[in-house]
Amino acid sequence: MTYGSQSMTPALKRVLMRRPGDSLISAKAEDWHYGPGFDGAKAVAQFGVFADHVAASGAEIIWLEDNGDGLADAMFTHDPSLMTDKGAVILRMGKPGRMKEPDLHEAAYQVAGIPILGKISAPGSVEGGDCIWVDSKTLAVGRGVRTNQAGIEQLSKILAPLGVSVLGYDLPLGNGAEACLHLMSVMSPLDEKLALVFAPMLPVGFWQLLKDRGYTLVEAPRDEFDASNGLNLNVLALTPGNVLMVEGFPKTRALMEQAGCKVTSFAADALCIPCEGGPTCLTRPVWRA
Ligand SMILES: NC(=O)NCCC[C@H](N)C(=O)O
Repeated sequence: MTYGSQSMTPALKRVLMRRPGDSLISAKAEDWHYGPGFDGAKAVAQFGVFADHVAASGAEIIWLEDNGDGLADAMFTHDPSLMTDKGAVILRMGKPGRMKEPDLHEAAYQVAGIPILGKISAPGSVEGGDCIWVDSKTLAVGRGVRTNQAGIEQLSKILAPLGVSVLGYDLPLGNGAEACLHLMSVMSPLDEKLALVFAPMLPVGFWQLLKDRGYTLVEAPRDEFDASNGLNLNVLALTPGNVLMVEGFPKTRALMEQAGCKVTSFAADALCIPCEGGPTCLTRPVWRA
């Protein structure tokens, strides 16, 4: 099976996703830090529409099924593993309720015949949402509640033979240790060297790196960032400049359109906003080309 992805906007050809089911429907919001508006059954229906958009783009979906293992957050497949051109890295979660998820990814890659390049082990933790390919040889990693320095050092060693530099940047605490704040919470790549950002929460060094590397930054407005629990910013590139976002944030949408993007939106008031994860988080790209 073809795999490989060291950049975040070439066409999404193959992607690992988990269809939510009983585990999400029976999840207690307080156990998972899900906010107001969480409705498991509605979230499952909204996921179906989201998955139809991904499939319609031509991407092949490798499915993980929710067989009632209780892992409600496992639908956010972006986080438990990372893909490179030489194979997958199995990560280690910073959120205690998500610790079992990397095993699901490892098993799926074994079935698919995709090599495992390495694994993050205790005391290290790295979540995929904290990892951004700035270019194919530069991985920016947010250091925060979910990803720690030990994890960044392990990842750096695993990726060094590929000629990849791993650069760590401190994240703000945001809404506290229980809330989800990844590096991808403040930046989404849209096209080659074009990204949507929430500038006030960008690590300064990361912002400087993006500028130095010639990125154009589309700045999302604060009111929609606040109203969406940050999910206006979580935008998935299906092909370069052809992006999928959560509906209801017209200013953010218009800014991306002005920057030349084709934008599609889907309803996610029960799925993404209360569960703190958007279209990028619901997908683990396995092959982009
Ligand atoms: N990459 C992401 O930003 N993933 C979102 C994960 C949301 C999930 N409820 C979590 O707290 O881990």
